[in-house]
This record gives sequence, structure tokens and C-alpha cells, in this order.
Amino acid sequence: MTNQTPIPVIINGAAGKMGREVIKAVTQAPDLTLMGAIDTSPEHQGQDAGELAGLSEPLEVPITNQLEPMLGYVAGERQLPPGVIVDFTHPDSVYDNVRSAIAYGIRPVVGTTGLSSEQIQNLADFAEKASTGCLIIPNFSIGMVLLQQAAIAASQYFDHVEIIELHHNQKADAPSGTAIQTAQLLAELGKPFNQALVEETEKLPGARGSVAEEGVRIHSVRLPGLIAHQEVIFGAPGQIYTLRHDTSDRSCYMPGVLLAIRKVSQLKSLVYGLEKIL
Ligand SMILES: NC(=O)C1=CN([C@@H]2O[C@H](COP(=O)(O)OP(=O)(O)OC[C@H]3O[C@@H](n4cnc5c(N)ncnc54)[C@H](OP(=O)(O)O)[C@@H]3O)[C@@H](O)[C@H]2O)C=CC1
Ligand SMILES: O=C(O)C1=N[C@H](C(=O)O)C[C@H](O)C1
Repeated sequence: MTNQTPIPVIINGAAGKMGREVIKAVTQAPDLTLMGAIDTSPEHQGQDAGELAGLSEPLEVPITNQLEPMLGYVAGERQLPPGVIVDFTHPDSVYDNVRSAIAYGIRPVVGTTGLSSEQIQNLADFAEKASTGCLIIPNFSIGMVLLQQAAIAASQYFDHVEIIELHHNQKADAPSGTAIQTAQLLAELGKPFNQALVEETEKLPGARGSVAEEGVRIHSVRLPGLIAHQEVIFGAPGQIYTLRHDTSDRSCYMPGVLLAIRKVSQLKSLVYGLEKIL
């Protein structure tokens, strides 16, 4: 244990499913200090972040929708290490949130999915110009990193692969950020997958899923009762090789989130993917 000054942390989307988990995880980490809890949901304005997250004691950190004033406040605390903002908000707002944070010199750790490749490239250019670290992590669980590594290994030997991602039905974006990243990792091998043997006709649009880079197909399932799950299914004559990851509790993401908060200030540019900081 060191007695260094703790890293100031702002959580954006603090009242959400992930935000509440992050409040608990940050509060329990002695090297981090929760300085701000942002959320736009009207019913939680002014509520104490600790009470919202189910902690026994209030944290004296009220939920507010005032992002820029909070960024300015934390950036002004010159005696503290550089501030970090953790974003678990919504695909529609994450791009602007990250740009604002970088403009204030606050390092973004982004879990929110749904950013386009073009938006990620724009944010990378912006972070590079500002010499500011930024982490975009489509999936913070170690199990998913291991699944992806196994999938990369298998992709050298299989020419046919389809991804099925399954999530709770409050998820705004499809396919999941994890499935898109998994498909990108497979495509990096540079070979085309799933060459058709017959001319296919979709009798219902979307029946064969979406086609990502190099022909990797992604299918999205949304149901109450699910949290977050992904299968990568490889096929070859006479055999099927299936990789599957299941989450049963959102606490599985917290070791990755805490690692990212600690690492982002050591970076001077944007890094995409948990595997790059392990
Ligand atoms: N990278 C990873 O490992 C993981 C990523 N995710 C991703 O994180 C994101 C959030 O997920 P989850 O917590 O389940 O979602 P929730 O809907 O439970 O939480 C999002 C919260 O953010 C609030 N919000 C919406 N827009 C803004 C904004 N502009 N500024 C501040 N707050 C805002 C919402 O308020 P309101 O409800 O009023 O709109 C809500 O309270 C999703 O993109 C999801 O895919 C989720 C799990 C793991
Ligand atoms: O919305 C979720 O829940 C999740 N979103 C992320 C994604 O889109 O990949 C990560 C994980 O799958 C949970």
C-alpha cells in the first residue's frame, strides 16, 4: 500500500446499472477518490451517490447533470493527480462526453459502446493532439479477453465463423461493442470468412445476421433474464468449435475498470481494448 494522493474520479452515468457498480468499486479502492457523479436522469438529481449505490454510509457526493462544471472543478484541483472520468452513459452522448473531458485534461475511461469507427478515430486524433490518455474498452471482463484470444487462435484454422451475442433487453445498441471488437480481431488475420457455397435468400430481412469485416457474421439476441453473453462458433467439415462467455453479475467488470482508471494517466493517446493494458 502506498500513501500517494488518490486519483480523483468522476463517474458519468452514475445512476445506471454500471455506474452504481463503479461507485462501489471506486469507493472501496484506497488509491481512488470519488469526486463527482454525473447522470442526466431527472429522478436522481441531488441524490447521494453512496445511497444510490446501496452503500451503508452516504458519500456526500450528490448526483448532478452538470458535466462541464464538474470537469472544470476537478481540472482545477492542481494539488491532485490528473482526474479520470469513467463513462457508462449512452451511445448517443458518449462521443461529446469524451471530447469535453479531453478538452479539460480529464482522462476518459470509456465503457459505453456504440461509437462508430469514424468517431473512435476522431477521438484518437483529438487525444493525440492533446497528448491525453483515453481508454475505450468494449468489455472490461477478463473472461472476454481470454475468449477473444482463443478465437484469434482458432481463426487461423477455421474459415467459417459466426458470433452470437445475447443481452438484456434494455440495451440500446446492436450489435454489442464486444461482438464488433471480436469480429475486428478475427478480421485482422486478413482472410475472408464464410464464403457461401450456395446463393442465399433471406426470406425475412436480417435472418442471417449482420456481416462485419471479412465476412464475419454477428447475430444479436435481446431478452429479459439475460445480462451479457457471447458465443463464437467455428465450423469446418465434421466439427464445430464453440467458445462462450457468460456474465452473471456486473461486478465482473470492476477489476478491469479499476485497472483502466489506474493506467489511463500513464498514456498520451487513445488505446482501444482491455487486452492492450493487461
Ligand atoms: N465496456 C463494458 O465492459 C460494458 C459496457 N457497457 C455499456 O455501458 C453503457 C451503459 O450501460 P448500463 O449501465 O447498462 O446502462 P444504464 O441505462 O443502466 O445506465 C446509463 C445511465 O446513464 C444515464 N445517461 C444517459 N445519457 C446520459 C448523459 N448524456 N450524461 C449522463 N448520464 C446519462 C442514464 O440515464 P437515463 O436512464 O435517465 O437515460 C442512466 O442512468 C452501455 O453502452 C453498455 O453497452 C455495459 C456493461 C459493460
Ligand atoms: O450493455 C451491456 O450490458 C454490455 N455492453 C457491452 C457491449 O456492448 O459489448 C459489454 C457487455 O457485453 C455488456
